[in-house]
Amino acid sequence: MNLQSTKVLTNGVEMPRLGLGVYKMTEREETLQAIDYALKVGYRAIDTASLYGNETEVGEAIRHAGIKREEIFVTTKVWNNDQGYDATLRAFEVSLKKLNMDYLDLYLTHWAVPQSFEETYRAIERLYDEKLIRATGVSNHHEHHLQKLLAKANIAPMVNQVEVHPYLQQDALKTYCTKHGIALTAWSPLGRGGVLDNSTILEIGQELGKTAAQVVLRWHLQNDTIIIPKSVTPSRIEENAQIFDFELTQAQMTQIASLNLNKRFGQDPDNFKFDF
Ligand SMILES: NC(=O)C1=CN([C@@H]2O[C@H](COP(=O)(O)OP(=O)(O)OC[C@H]3O[C@@H](n4cnc5c(N)ncnc54)[C@H](OP(=O)(O)O)[C@@H]3O)[C@@H](O)[C@H]2O)C=CC1
Ligand SMILES: O=C1CO[C@H](CO)[C@@H](O)[C@@H]1O
Repeated sequence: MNLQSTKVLTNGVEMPRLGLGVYKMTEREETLQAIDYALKVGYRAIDTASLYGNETEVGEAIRHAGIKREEIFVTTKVWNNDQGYDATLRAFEVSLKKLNMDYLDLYLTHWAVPQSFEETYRAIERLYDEKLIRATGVSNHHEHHLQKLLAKANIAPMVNQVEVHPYLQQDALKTYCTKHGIALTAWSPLGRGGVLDNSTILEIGQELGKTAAQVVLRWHLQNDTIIIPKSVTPSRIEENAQIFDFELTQAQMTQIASLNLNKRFGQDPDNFKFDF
């Protein structure tokens, strides 16, 4: 595995296993600099959302990087108050304009709004048919949401992006997704930093001469999970990418597997407050 390692989605599209998450990058210069630095050190995927308010800066940073558009994998998401068939198509147009691109790599339903997530996904299928996106997907979908989509979908979602880290390992959902060819992306792969003081993880880091963040990110990779850690700190952006030249042993993987607490740092998709 190297920094350009990709996960091949069901339609053959290659999605980088490492991307930069840009949630909470709200300062223009900070956002431009973080993305610029990430692309310089080899990242080839950016994960944004209309919610994050930085699609314009994401597009700008990518254009200024001097890397061919087709070499960078761009994901964005339709926010909850834009869901439903027509509203999703309109929201996509807005995101595409802000990003100043003529296609996106992956478009996700951000959360499964109970009344409209199925129609939202139907719109995403249409965007795929029209070749405006290279892959379809969803985020924050439990198995029961996916079951509903799979019952009707012409194109099964290719990606499900959910909270995953050592304290929330999501094994059952992972098994279900694997069975249905749905790649799993971990959001908050570092538990928003909240798993990095774990003594087991720190000890494994000492054994390998790696930081806690590198151990956690490597654990995700060895579980075949795509990761999108967020950082605005150049040294951390680089550190988080230096995870392709070492391996955790089976014993170390098992030690981390034992840390699961089913603990969320974000919201549970079934209890999300959809307050429009
Ligand atoms: N689909 C969804 O609903 C959601 C999607 N996401 C996506 O996932 C991405 C990542 O998740 P996020 O919630 O940001 O959490 P992460 O698990 O990526 O953690 C980010 C935090 O960890 C810090 N950090 C990053 N690298 C290191 C390191 N090497 N050592 C110590 N601290 C570090 C960052 O600080 P600093 O920046 O100061 O360096 C930041 O405070 C988001 O940016 C977004 O793209 C996130 C939440 C929900
Ligand atoms: O993408 C996101 C970033 O984090 C937020 C707060 O947890 C989430 O609500 C949102 O889905």
